[in-house]
This record gives sequence, C-alpha cells and structure tokens, in this order.
Amino acid sequence: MTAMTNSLVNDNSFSKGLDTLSTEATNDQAMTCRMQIEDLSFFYNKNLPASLKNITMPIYNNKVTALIGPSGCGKSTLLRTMNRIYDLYRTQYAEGDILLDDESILGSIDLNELRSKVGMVFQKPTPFPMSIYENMAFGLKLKGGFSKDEIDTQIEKALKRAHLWEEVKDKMNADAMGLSGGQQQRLCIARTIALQPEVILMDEPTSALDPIATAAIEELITELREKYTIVIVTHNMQQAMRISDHTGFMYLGELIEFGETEQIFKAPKHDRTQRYISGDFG
Ligand SMILES: Nc1ncnc2c1ncn2[C@@H]1O[C@H](COP(=O)(O)OP(=O)(O)OP(=O)(O)O)[C@@H](O)[C@H]1O
Repeated sequence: MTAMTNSLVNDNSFSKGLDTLSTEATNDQAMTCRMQIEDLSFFYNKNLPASLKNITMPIYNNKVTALIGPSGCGKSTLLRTMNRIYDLYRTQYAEGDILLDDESILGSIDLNELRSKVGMVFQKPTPFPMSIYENMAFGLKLKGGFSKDEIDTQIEKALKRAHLWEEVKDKMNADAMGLSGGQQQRLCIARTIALQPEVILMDEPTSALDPIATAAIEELITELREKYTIVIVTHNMQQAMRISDHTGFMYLGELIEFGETEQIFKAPKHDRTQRYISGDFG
C-alpha cells in the first residue's frame, strides 16, 4: 500500500466516498468530489510492470487539480485513464476503479457519453484540418440532437467563454490551422467546452505556447473552474502554484502525496516531494 493510500485510508472522512467530505488536507468549507480514483493500477501491456500503482485520490468539484512529478512518473497515463482514451489500444488495461458522480467509468459505460462528460485538451493544440466553425460544430453534430440555431448558440457561448470570439467571429469559415498556437489552444478548449463537459483534463496545455499565450490560458483555466472541474498535468511548478487548488505529486507510478497546493509546496509531508519541488531531481 502506498504512503498516500495509507494516509487516506486512515482518514475517516475519505471513507465517505463521494459524499460531501472535508479532508485532513483542507481547512476550508466542505467540498464535494466530482471524480474518485480508487486503488487504480494501469498496464500498457500484461508483460510490462504497472505504470500506475494503486492510486487513490479525490478530484474535487469546481477545483483545479494539478498532477506533478518527474518525467515518466505516470501523469499522462493517469489523465488518459480518466476518459479511457487507452481503450483505443487492445493491450492496455486498468485495474481498480474511477468513479464519476458515483458511477464507475471503467465498466460498461457508453464511451461517447463519458468523453462528452470528461473532455480532454492535449499538449500540442490539435485543431482538425477544417474551418473554425466546423471545428466547433464537430462534437456537437456527433453528439446529435441539436438544431442549427442551437449549435450556433453553443459555439458562440463557448468561444466567448474561451476569450476567442472577438478574434474569430468575422472569420468563422477560415481554416483553423491558420490561427496562432495560443488561438488554436483556446479553440481546442472552446471545442471541449461546447460539449458542456463536467470535467476537463489538460495535458501540459501551455508547454507549446509563448509566455503571453500561456498567461491567457492560465487566466482562462482560473475562470473555467467556476463552472468545470479541471485536472491539469504540468511540468511547471510555478504554474501549478498559480492556478491549482490541489496538487498530486507522483513518482514511479505512485501517488506519493496529495493535498492543497499551498501545503504541498510550502510544507510537503514527504521527503521526496520536498526534494522534487526544490529541484533536487526532475
Ligand atoms: N505506449 C506505451 N507503452 C509502454 N509504456 C508506456 C507507454 N506510454 C508510456 N509508457 C510508460 O509509462 C510510464 C508513465 O509514462 P507517462 O507518459 O504517463 O509519464 P509522464 O509522467 O506523463 O511523463 P512526461 O512528463 O515525460 O510526459 C513510463 O514508464 C513510460 O515509459
């Protein structure tokens, strides 16, 4: 059992599962869990050792949770299990459970429904090679059940929320690949928001962007927290400190420590966390 699992198991509040709970790590008002990762292990192949080992952690509602840790520790793998992207690969499998609003997402859940509830934004902006409008409408058309007017309204709302509307409203039929890197990433965020997800997973969303575009995305993430639950993988300690409420530190596939971001960075409980955040290894 990992140190993290141990400390959570010993924390009575944790056993309340998805109910409203307050943890040892938090002093503010009770928070609700949107997702609950329970004893999760992940294998890329049955002949390889586990890439995630018995991870247990809450993902709090309307909060930003940062996943940090050295290269290869499993941050992206954990994110990829949370909307089951790994299902595209036959050899990959997970053990344990992940609950979204009390429902297991590792069982026989409808994957299209899951991915509309748990959206994902990748490291490199990934607009489709089509117009800005078509990029935005794509997921909504796939989801189905919307009239043209409803689609247009959703698109405008999402682009406004992503602070991109003013820049693109007069060229909705232009090729999305012609946008700058920062605009492309905001388009990908807007495309995700248009589907009205509950959770947005972000895998190093600013690592390919310049400082100005990064600042815009960070500001956006901080605003989006009011409506969505966000999990972000980042290599940037300053970024984790600036934008996240909770932080999980991972090492060699284990979750070593999870807590409020301020506690993790100012008073980590584990020596390895301390050494990582002070730059001893990475
Ligand atoms: N397709 C794959 N097949 C086999 N092993 C993989 C595959 N992808 C990742 N791994 C292994 O899983 C472990 C976790 O990798 P992962 O990419 O999740 O780490 P990470 O913390 O996100 O790293 P980084 O910060 O470099 O992106 C590593 O040991 C990696 O080698």
